Amino acid sequence: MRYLTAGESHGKQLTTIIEGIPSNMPLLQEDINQSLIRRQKGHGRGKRMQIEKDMAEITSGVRHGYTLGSPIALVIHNDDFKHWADIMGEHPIHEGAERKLRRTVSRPRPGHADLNGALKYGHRDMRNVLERSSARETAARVAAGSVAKILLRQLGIEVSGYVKEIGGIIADDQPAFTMTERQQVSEESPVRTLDKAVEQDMMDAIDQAKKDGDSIGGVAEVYVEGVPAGVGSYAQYDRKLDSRIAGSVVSINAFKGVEFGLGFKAARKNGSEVHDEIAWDETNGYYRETNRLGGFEGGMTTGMPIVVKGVMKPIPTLYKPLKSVDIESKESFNASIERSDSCAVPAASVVMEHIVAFEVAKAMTEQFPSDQFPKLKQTIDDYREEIRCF
Ligand SMILES: Cc1cc2nc3c(=O)[nH]c(=O)nc-3n(C[C@H](O)[C@H](O)[C@H](O)COP(=O)(O)O)c2cc1C
Ligand SMILES: C=C(O[C@@H]1CC(C(=O)O)=C[C@@H](OP(=O)(O)O)[C@H]1O)C(=O)O
Repeated sequence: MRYLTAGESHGKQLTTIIEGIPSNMPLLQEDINQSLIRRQKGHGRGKRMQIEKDMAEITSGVRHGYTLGSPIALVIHNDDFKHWADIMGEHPIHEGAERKLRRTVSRPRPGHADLNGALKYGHRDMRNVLERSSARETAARVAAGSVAKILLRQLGIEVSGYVKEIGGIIADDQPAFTMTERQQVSEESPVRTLDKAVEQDMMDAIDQAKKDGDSIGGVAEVYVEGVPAGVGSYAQYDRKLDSRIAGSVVSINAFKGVEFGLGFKAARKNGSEVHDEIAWDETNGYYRETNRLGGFEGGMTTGMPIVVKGVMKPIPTLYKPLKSVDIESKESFNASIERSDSCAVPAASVVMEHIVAFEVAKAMTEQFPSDQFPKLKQTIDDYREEIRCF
């Protein structure tokens, strides 16, 4: 399984092409749209989210609600395009064109891709960089991930993403949540806490940052339940599933780090406090009483839930100006902006959920290859039984 995305933030549309989804799998546009709606929610987003109403259109690869086994193409239209049509136009700008069209972006924002992208691609107009480096692209990635989630759900695997921390305020850390509770939590609210006061504190922190012209980051967590033991491989570095997940999490805009299970806390503990003892019973086969390692040993799943956290830095575009240099005049100036999110951790937790889902689905379809979904399901059911009796 793989996917590619295309599209500029203020261009006409985002396009996603997914390859490798087996045939005869039920897939409805409405299920993809549920995920897109969730990504748009969350306190702290700027005015852009009031303009967009993200909806995916399946343009290829599905007939009568079932996948064909051919590439699946999804399109999401940018409602904001109507305000940018001239600026985003595909025709060259001629002498005498309106000033608005000729105005280029020459002032790079610290923390965004502007300057490095301009240097790399030789763009003197940094709009050519910011249009594609924008996290608008994560809508296309959520669309791809939602197809992966639909595949996984039918194999008995559930993926749930939620906010763990915003601006230093930490959500409920109880490991006792059942999957049903986790799902309810991430569907009703992006914050993993049953304590509404904590959620309110987070929203207050976001409002305060916005008032101060600043931005805040946080931590998102993804929980995957139902993956059998032994998915991924120790045999080659690029087949380790934890490494693939880590790479894909850091590929999300503004994500700077990843932890599995205890994560960085493991550095301050003894081995006896970190490793999960192995147990066995007739009904379940091998299992662990604890899940400190977050579901991975040797690049393979242990059969325990995958628990992965990602840290998001604060949004780089700030109302409070930071010093930068104009690439035309070379003069120092204070970078400030017209609109931006002040915190996007809730939206990013939904993005992370879908990105992790894609990596897990990719590993499952690689390990149990089948062109037809019912056969894939049968092979995985057989494998579950085989390891239960091992
Ligand atoms: C859901 C989401 C929304 C974001 N919104 C903004 C935004 O409004 N303004 C901004 O400057 N950066 C925003 N970012 C972060 C930038 O896209 C990101 O910092 C930039 O692409 C540079 O990449 P890097 O931070 O990974 O180095 C957002 C990120 C995510 C995941
Ligand atoms: C459009 C989305 O996020 C955008 C990500 C983003 C950035 O610089 O990453 C900047 C903002 O865009 P704009 O400059 O149009 O206000 C966000 O709104 C989205 O999440 O769909």
